[in-house]
Amino acid sequence: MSDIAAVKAAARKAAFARRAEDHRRLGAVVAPALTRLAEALDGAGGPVAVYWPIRTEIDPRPVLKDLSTQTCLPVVPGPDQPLRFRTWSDGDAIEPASFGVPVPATGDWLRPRTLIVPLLAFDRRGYRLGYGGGFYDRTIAELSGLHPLRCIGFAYDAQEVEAVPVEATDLPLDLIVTPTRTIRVG
Ligand SMILES: Nc1nc2c(c(=O)[nH]1)N(C=O)[C@@H](CNc1ccc(C(=O)N[C@@H](CCC(=O)O)C(=O)O)cc1)CN2
Ligand SMILES: Nc1ncnc2c1ncn2[C@@H]1O[C@H](COP(=O)(O)OP(=O)(O)OP(=O)(O)O)[C@@H](O)[C@H]1O
Repeated sequence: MSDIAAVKAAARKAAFARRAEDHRRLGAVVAPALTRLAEALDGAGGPVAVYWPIRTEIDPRPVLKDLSTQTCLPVVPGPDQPLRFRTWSDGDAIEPASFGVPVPATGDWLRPRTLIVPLLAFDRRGYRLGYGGGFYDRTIAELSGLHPLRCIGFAYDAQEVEAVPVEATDLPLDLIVTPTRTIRVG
């Protein structure tokens, strides 16, 4: 394992534990966080992608009811590939997929202009640490080459770290929303 991979692996382990504490304390659906997320999405370009929370991720799905744009969920097409996105609204059928993440069973494929991004750890520069697939980095690289893209990290406060370990392919988020703060990057 390269040095940076080992540093990221250790940072993931610590971040899992901190995220789990806030998840236990606050639950997955956190009303003040959803209010901030709705504010951050006011006027945002659609389609908007959320995520189906797994493990102890904070739940962004209730924000969709306030949106008038098309909304979608990510699908992993395969290793080392960018994510694809399939239209989804509350109540639409989902099915189990790779990594235990449910995905829409049917629906059009969309190219989102706004991504709500799950994460394990973030820093004030907008860098994030995920589960290590590199899926969001590849997706941000691809979509931002096609049209303007806004990326909003959604997280508990305990997920903030001083500096996320970064490598050349890591791309910063534009905004991070937590239950108590909206952090604008840059
Ligand atoms: N809720 C949610 N949906 C998401 C993501 C996410 O981070 N959160 N993704 C973000 O990319 C994509 C799914 N990618 C994922 C990649 C790895 C693992 C995972 O659990 N990995 C294992 C190691 C698996 C292995 O190597 O066998 C782990 O972390 O223990 C989960 C989701 C798309 N959908
Ligand atoms: N755009 C890219 N092109 C090629 N390789 C990439 C790209 N983005 C990331 N990678 C590679 O993917 C691997 C995992 O990346 P990283 O550790 O940043 O994942 P992550 O952000 O934690 O996971 P995820 O985005 O899936 O939540 C790294 O080895 C990285 O070099």
